[in-house]
Amino acid sequence: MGRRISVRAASGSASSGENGVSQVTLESISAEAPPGARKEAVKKRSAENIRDEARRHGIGAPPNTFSAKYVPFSSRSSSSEEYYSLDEVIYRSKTGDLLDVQHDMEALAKHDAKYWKNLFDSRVGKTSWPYGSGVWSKKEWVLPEIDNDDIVSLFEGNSNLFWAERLGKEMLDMNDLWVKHCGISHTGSFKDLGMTVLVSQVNRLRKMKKPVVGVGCASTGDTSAALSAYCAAAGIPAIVFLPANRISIAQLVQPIANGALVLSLDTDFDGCMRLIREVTAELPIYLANSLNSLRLEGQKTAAIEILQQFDWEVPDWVIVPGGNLGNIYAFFKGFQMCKELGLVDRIPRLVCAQAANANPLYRFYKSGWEDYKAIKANPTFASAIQIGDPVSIDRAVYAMQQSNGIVEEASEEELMDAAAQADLTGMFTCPHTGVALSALTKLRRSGVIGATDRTVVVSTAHGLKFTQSKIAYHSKEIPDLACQFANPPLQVPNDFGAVMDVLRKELSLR
Ligand SMILES: Cc1ncc(COP(=O)(O)O)c(C=O)c1O
Ligand SMILES: N[C@@H](CCOP(=O)(O)O)C(=O)O
Repeated sequence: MGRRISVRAASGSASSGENGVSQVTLESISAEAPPGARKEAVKKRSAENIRDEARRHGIGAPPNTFSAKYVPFSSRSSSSEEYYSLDEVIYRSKTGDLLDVQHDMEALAKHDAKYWKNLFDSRVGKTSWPYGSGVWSKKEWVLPEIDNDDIVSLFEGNSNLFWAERLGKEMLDMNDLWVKHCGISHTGSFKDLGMTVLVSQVNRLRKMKKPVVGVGCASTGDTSAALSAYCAAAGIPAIVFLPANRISIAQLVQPIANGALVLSLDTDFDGCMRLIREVTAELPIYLANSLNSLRLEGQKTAAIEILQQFDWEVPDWVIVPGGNLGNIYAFFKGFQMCKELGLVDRIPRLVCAQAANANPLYRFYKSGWEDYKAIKANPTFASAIQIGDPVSIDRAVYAMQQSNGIVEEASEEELMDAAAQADLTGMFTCPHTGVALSALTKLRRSGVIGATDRTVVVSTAHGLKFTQSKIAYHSKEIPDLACQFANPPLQVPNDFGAVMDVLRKELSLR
């Protein structure tokens, strides 16, 4: 028997299971097969792209039995009288409450935990449309009714869950520390996970001839990058409101390069957020911030992915940096859905980590959830979470209370040192990840997080978006910060002797 190779190609004999992965590898062609047969298979494959292939698999497939709708956030666990189709353009309930996407859990529960685990596992590492995406591999739990053809995906998700061996062992006396690298992603942050869902739904609405001329957001730099990229991929206009001089150059150039309409406004993020809400109430521009609960449906898949990566074992702690506070709720929702559908029997304790300069949730938590006030956020190196009036405050409080959660804060020095220390173990972390790592350090030192607790720190953006602050740190140019882990380059003359002297000194050689 010759070596057998599989070719994912068009063929009348192809069939698809309901997992969307070609169950039959179409033709398995012996390597010794006549060259003509192999050539023919390759020709068929190149004639059909993965969207076409998914379309063909859809013909005759069993109808979708899952559904989801918007309900007011405060009545998400009950059967609310007030609900809206996901095809409506709506962001708040009649009384001004946030909305939540409520899935038909009864329909999902018709399949047991094993079915869902096998289905999700079967889709990892594939290129079949749209399941090759870490978000759409969980489509039935995300946006079950959307046509695969309307999906706008850059195959986001499936991010690395990194065992932080040295950081854990040498710096924190822990042996089970993990970093979920959500920032190693198409636009360099976790926002891609939510944006694929939101822009896909907009694509669907536009195909339904709903009046949506473009999609807009206020941003501290990451939402705008993700929105612009997904809109550019779909050919949909993107409009982004950015606080002037408050985001990194790398973040600013992303929407510019992707052709978005960029408005640099002389205000902070909270000011931009107020403006975009007013504008989207007046113009047919769809709101892409996490006030829109569709975003969180994509973001929650990172939580499901963590469980999947641990072979459905639940970590003890998950630490998430918080700003507008949508993501902490998204994590809660992902874990909670897995529990409700029996894939796991508990959820992890969540820690929301804020910069001390922008800490409204931390203050609320410290008041025993008695006294909430939006604040004016001060500048922080964790610029993407410089937010004083978070839209998802109610969602975050619920997530913290339901998960026996903790809110921590980090000073500028603490967050920059924590990021620099992690980098010394091979990562390249953003300042927001520094906030989360600093919260971990505090909880570890106080013994709240134990030496053997399985702990996941969520890294929300790529460090390469924040090189300005790293350069300032390593140049020791930051007033009032000792920058204790700075590693500035040494200036050495172009001279063999001088180079040898430096090496001997630095490497402690004779
Ligand atoms: C890099 C980064 N980390 C963390 C956050 C916080 O996420 P959330 O606003 O959902 O709390 C944001 C955005 O706010 C961000 O851009
Ligand atoms: N960090 C965010 C702030 C806005 O958050 P969103 O999740 O509500 O869009 C950004 O990058 O803009």
